[in-house]
Amino acid sequence: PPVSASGNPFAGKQIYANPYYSSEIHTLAIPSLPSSLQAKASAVAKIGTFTWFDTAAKVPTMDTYLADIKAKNAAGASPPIMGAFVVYDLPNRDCAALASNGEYTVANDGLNKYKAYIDSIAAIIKKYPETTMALVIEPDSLGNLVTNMNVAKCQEASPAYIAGVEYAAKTLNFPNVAMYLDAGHAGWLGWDANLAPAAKLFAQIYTEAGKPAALRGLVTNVSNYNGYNITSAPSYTQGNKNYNEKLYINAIAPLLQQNGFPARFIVDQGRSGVQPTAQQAWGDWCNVKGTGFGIRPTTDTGDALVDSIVWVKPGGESDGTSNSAAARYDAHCGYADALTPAPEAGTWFQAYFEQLLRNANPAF
Ligand SMILES: O=[N+]([O-])c1ccc(O[C@@H]2O[C@H](CO)[C@@H](O[C@@H]3O[C@H](CO)[C@@H](O[C@@H]4O[C@H](CO)[C@@H](O)[C@H](O)[C@H]4O)[C@H](O)[C@H]3O)[C@H](O)[C@H]2O)cc1
Ligand SMILES: [Mg+2]
Repeated sequence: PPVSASGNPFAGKQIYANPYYSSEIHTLAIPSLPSSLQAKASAVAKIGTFTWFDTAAKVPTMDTYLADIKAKNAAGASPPIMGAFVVYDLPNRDCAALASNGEYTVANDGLNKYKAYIDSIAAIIKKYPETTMALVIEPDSLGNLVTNMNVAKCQEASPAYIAGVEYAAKTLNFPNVAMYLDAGHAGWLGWDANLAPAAKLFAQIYTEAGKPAALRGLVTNVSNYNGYNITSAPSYTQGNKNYNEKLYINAIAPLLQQNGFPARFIVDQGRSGVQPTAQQAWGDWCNVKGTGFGIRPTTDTGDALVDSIVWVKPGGESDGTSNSAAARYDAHCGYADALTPAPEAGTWFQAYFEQLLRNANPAF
């Protein structure tokens, strides 16, 4: 029967263990791990993580995954399994950085191509009205419109980001879907100077998209390393009272409410088990040394605003290449606190996976 994701969509569910990530671990990671880490690695492969559709060509796999989830649930999976996907293909993607630039550009009819990408996702979702799913909408997009309008590519991207995200929010507004817009993290939009402009932008999107029932709220800390509720402020957070994600969420939520957006939140903790002393500046985002797998996905968040802890960025997939001759080379990936040599964004980075495994907190 069709399900409604109203209320906390994660309550009473388990998150689908992304088979692609599991196969990376079993075929790429485990064979070259010391035996002491192999069991831990196969435990990671069972954890529910989000599947990223970072190209239009990957969208058909959503059909395969949803069919698998439907079959497992029909066979009595308990708790029932829900899907978890990342929509990530805006034109001029990752406009303030170079490492994760995508296939579409504003100059090359990117907004229309993006709308076709969204339509292809909607067509697949329509086939599975009985399956609940969470969708993370466009990491790093709106955050860049708050803090990087001085970057030409972001300036050019701004109208397309807003139109694209609003199109996604309207077109993917199904009863069995819960969408969470990317809201950067405590070290990005959590600064006093950024909170109000960020809240205003998110509420603008929500309102202009017609307050879609499926637009549940915001996701924070995607592909970053901040603690959820750590009690001591890492040195690099100096000057920002919101030194963890729970503080950031509780600072921005009232501003969103005031602007007419009753947002709920999910928080990425996939790489947040350790706030590394190696991290030299809060703005360092690429393959940061010393990090570890963090709090496992759970709805036991200790905060009514937070639906679930989640793992969105799959730990072990690179943030960006350290090859300075590469087209998508971003200097952040060559910093002293970045683990090198690193492969292209999204491809398997074995040394990083091993680092996350060794530093996992809670430990495997
Ligand atoms: O003392 N003060 O009062 C004060 C006030 C304001 C200050 O300025 C703030 O400083 C912050 C810290 O540098 C900046 O935050 C960084 O912004 C970058 C984008 O520009 C983000 O990069 C993205 O990260 C993603 C993964 O998270 C990648 O996937 C993506 O590819 C990558 O592009 C960093 O995370 C994020 O940490 C803020 O903009 C800036 O406004 C500073 C001090
Ligand atoms: Mg990135």
